Amino acid sequence: MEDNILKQEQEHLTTTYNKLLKISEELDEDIRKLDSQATEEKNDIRDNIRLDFADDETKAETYGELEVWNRYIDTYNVQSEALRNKKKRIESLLKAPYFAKITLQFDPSEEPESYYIGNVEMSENGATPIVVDWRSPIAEVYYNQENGHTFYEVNGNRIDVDLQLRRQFDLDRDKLNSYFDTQVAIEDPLLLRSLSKQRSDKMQSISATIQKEQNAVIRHPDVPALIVSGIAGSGKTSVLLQRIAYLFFKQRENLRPDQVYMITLNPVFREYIDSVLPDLGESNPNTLTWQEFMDSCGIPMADKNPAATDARDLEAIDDMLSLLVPDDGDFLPVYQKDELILSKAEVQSVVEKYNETIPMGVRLVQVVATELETRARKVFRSRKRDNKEQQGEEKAAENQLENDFGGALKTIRNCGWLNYNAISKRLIGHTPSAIEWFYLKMALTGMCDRNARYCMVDEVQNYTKAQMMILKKYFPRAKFMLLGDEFQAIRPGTVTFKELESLFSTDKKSTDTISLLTSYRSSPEITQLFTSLLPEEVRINTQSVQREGTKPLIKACSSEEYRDFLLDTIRTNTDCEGLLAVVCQNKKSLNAVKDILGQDAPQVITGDKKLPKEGAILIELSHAAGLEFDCVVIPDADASRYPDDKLSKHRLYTAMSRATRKLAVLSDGAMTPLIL
Ligand SMILES: Nc1ncnc2c1ncn2[C@@H]1O[C@H](COP(=O)(O)OP(=O)(O)OP(=O)(O)O)[C@@H](O)[C@H]1O
Repeated sequence: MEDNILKQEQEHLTTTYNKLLKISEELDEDIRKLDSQATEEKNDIRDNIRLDFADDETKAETYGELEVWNRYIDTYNVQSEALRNKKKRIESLLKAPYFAKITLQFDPSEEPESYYIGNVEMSENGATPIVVDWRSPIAEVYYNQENGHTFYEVNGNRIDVDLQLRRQFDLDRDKLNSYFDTQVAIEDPLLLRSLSKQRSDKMQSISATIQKEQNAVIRHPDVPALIVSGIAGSGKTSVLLQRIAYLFFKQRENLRPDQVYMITLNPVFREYIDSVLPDLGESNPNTLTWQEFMDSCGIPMADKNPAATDARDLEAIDDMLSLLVPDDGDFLPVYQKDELILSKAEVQSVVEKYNETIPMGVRLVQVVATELETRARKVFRSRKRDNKEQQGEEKAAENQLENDFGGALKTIRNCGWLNYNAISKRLIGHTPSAIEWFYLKMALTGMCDRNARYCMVDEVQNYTKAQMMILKKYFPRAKFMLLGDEFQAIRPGTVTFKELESLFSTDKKSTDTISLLTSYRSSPEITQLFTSLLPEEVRINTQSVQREGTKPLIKACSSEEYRDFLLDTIRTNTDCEGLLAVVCQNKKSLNAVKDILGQDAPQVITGDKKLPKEGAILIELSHAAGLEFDCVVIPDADASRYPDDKLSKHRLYTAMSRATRKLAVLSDGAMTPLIL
């Protein structure tokens, strides 16, 4: 019986694979035809087009011809991109046509129907589905992991079905290795297989093995802010990337990658995750570190250190700005190169005029900017007349002004006549940090990005409240997704989840929070060790689904034996497959380890370096956050570096939870009291 099913499924796979191959060949042919037709027409147009600008009539004709030519190129580009996208999808399906099958009975009087679920959808003759996309509504019943009567929703309409079969496949191209029929949610054989595979240097997509609670995050309806709080290795980053792919699929007509922002901890982490979305057939969104985000907003200060800002100062800006009475130090004169166009006093007088009825803030600044521009134009015109330059038609003259006085106009429009430093000082009593400066600028000028539809922040526990206030203000229309683990907050003064909830709740809607408590990364032995640092009430609900591994090594070395023991631990464990990371608490500790090991020290990975596939690396904890390694060595777990306090607990928990299969915790002298 079993063999019979295997045979039937193999036949289905062979047929599907052949259909995909045929579509792929047809696509190659279509692409070839389109390209050669485009080349032919291009040559034809090039030979026949006359670039004649002799007089107005021929000029108009030439522009007309060029317009037709441009339209033709646009149409070609659209067709070519559609074909090439389809080709990419086919190529991904040829590697693994699908990973699951569901058999559904919609109506007891009808025959059950089977659907094969894969990474992307593909249909035959543009109609009959060969493979159903994992993000399509019907695939939801696969992820709900419950056989029998269930339902899914299409455009808000509930469709009741009887899920008669939920079958998973382990396959490679057209070869079926095995299949599993899963009746209950407790065990997911495909997940266990996937977890037992060698980890790779890049994060992989998890479409085939998304678990029920993860699916709830991925398909969560849009809300102003969704907070995902999960223990180390519970799949937060994986779920984040799958959700982005899901959103692109669901809103494929109107959501573009440039409308989605992902704020990431550091460039090593960005490298680590950057192939997941392309593998799912989607583009990466705007992925920026905090520093890059601030640079892209044109924040002039070199020091953008978020630790320098207290959120209470930003709250003070919000509370006190509208009450601010203009002072002559609050404004700057407007210059065109070295020429004074509007004096500081004139700027101030305009502000004061409107401030009688409008409080200090965006509306006032906009009204003032408009009047300053009108006044500046008057000055430009008088200067032009003084210069006795020829006056053309009104429009041409205005264009000329824009050209000649562009610098001053830009200063006015960008509100460069506001002295943010001085205003900050008056509001909060000190020279502003980069974050305070930016926040004040947004509060005064309304500067923001209204185009952004989503803003995702991974490892949110490592940002300050002030940073989150900046993001919230800068992306006023975006839906937020904030993922993190409070117990991995490795920097002092970072935002708590309670603060996030109150910051992102509005009068109309509070935030939604989802918890993930299963670790998919680390072996049960490692999970047990790092979860021993969690408060009892959290720890009892956590679990690991990985297979049994080896017990972590915990060793307090004497100073004499420390070097040899550390080196030996690194060497023995580097011999096994995969990547070993020596995770040091901070730069100082990393340098100390580097010095002790001398020539034998592994290569150091810093912000802009790619992770190697295998071997050993030395890395600071702040750069290792979010990453994972086959083996982790913590070389500095002594009592002085990891005393019994909250921050040290978080740091040790974060460092230990980077390990998937092996963990060694070493100290030079007495071991940290955090490990009993
Ligand atoms: N449903 C799943 N199927 C297969 N693998 C999974 C699944 N969920 C998570 N994983 C794997 O578990 C590991 C941890 O996932 P991920 O890095 O997304 O967790 P995280 O919660 O972001 O971790 P951390 O907070 O510690 O950085 C990854 O290797 C990921 O591929």
